Amino acid sequence: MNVTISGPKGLPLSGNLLSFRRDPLQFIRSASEEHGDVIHFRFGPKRHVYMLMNPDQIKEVLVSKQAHFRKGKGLQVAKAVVGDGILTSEGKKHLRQRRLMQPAFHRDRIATYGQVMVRQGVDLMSEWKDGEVRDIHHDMMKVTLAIITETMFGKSIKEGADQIGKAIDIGLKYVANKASSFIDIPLSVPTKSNREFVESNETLDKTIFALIEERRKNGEQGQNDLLSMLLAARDEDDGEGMTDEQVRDEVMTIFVAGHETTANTMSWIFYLLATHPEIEKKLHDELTAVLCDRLPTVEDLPHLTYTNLIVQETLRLYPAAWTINREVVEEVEIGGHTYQPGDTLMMSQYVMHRNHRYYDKPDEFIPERFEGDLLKRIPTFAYFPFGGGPRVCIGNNFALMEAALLLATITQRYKLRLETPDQKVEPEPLVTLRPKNGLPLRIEKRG
Ligand code: HEM
Repeated sequence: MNVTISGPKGLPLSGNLLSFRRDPLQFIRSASEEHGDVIHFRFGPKRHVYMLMNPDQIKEVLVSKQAHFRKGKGLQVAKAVVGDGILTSEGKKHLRQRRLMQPAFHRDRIATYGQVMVRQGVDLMSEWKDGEVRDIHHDMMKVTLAIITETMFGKSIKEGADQIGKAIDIGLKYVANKASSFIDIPLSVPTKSNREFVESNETLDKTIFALIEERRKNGEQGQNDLLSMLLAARDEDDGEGMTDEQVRDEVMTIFVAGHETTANTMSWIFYLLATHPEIEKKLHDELTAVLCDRLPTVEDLPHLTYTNLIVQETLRLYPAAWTINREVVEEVEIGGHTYQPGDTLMMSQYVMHRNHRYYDKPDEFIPERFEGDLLKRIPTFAYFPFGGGPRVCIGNNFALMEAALLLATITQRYKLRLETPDQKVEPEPLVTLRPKNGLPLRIEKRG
């Protein structure tokens, strides 16, 4: 049986591609308001994309029928940067890598990183001057990179962090261009961007392999960082660990997956607080009541309930991962429609999280909405900032802890204000959902 699926009208050859490219968020949102549970787009003459708006169907794709799919095109291209790590690998290989890496991300393990997160937040603020305007998005990228570098390698390797940051930037630009380009120019062709990418990748490999070699030589004992855990991980079936190349791919994966996503979330939090003084005031009251003047710790997190609600609500309105895409590899039936190999299924957190069916006043910033039993009343995949199923974000606890600790640390000392009252801040949906053109905010020291 095949149900009827509709979608916005497109042009003869390019289909809906140009409208989508012009303003992806607006395009998918208005399509979701005009069509049913499944919306059909055509990108170019042959590529069929179906956006799922029914949480139960999303559950089938990500959980019960996940074996019929592989990751979408964008992530396949990302292999140029992150190799065949946990984010991009498929099937048995993914399962093995996931098993090997899971313990390193256990809630108790990552609790030890709380101190690093707070200290890096304090370090960042040591550069801030009362009254100045700063690009807060740039600052958030810097601090999350410093945090992931230190939790990965144990010590603050300042030069290494800058180098890795630059290489990731070049790599992600290369991936974004390649994913959206019609012509596939192989890396062996020495164009300017190919050369820049190859060179930065080589420098990066040298840095990471040197760190792996040093650690293998000196032993992992006594080190409490992610790198030691990756090196020490053994598969329970065959007792084997990871090769240096696998460790390199996983290190890069964690840098890429765990850096910009959290930075974006922090930027959106500060933007929302700057535009909602009454919510900021409630946050200040909580920080005073729980912390007085001292810095937060992991042990404070269960008591920082409003802080956590702000993080949760920000991930609803501005989910750093704004869509999850899957490509069908084996014919599959979902919701009465049979999808064919090569079809793309798109599941957008951005659109779902602003759906009237599940959220009152969906475009408003109301952290209190998560206070009661909202998450029990709505279907699981009506709120899924970290995805779901066997490929759910492995760093979700890490990210939630980092966001809450950075928020508490920074808000205790500074208020962040719009530069001008009519300042426009728009989301830009690239690989992740970031503020377009950065986030200039005026910083004011709290009395
Ligand atoms: C607010 C911050 C974050 C958000 C919104 C986020 C979101 C996501 C989402 C939606 C996925 C699933 C993608 C898919 O199914 O196609 C994912 C996967 C992943 N994330 Fe995150 N993430 C965040 C932070 C982090 C951090 C801090 C780390 C590591 C320290 C991390 C590491 C990963 C990895 C390794 C995967 C791949 C898991 C797998 O395929 O088994 N993420 N993330």
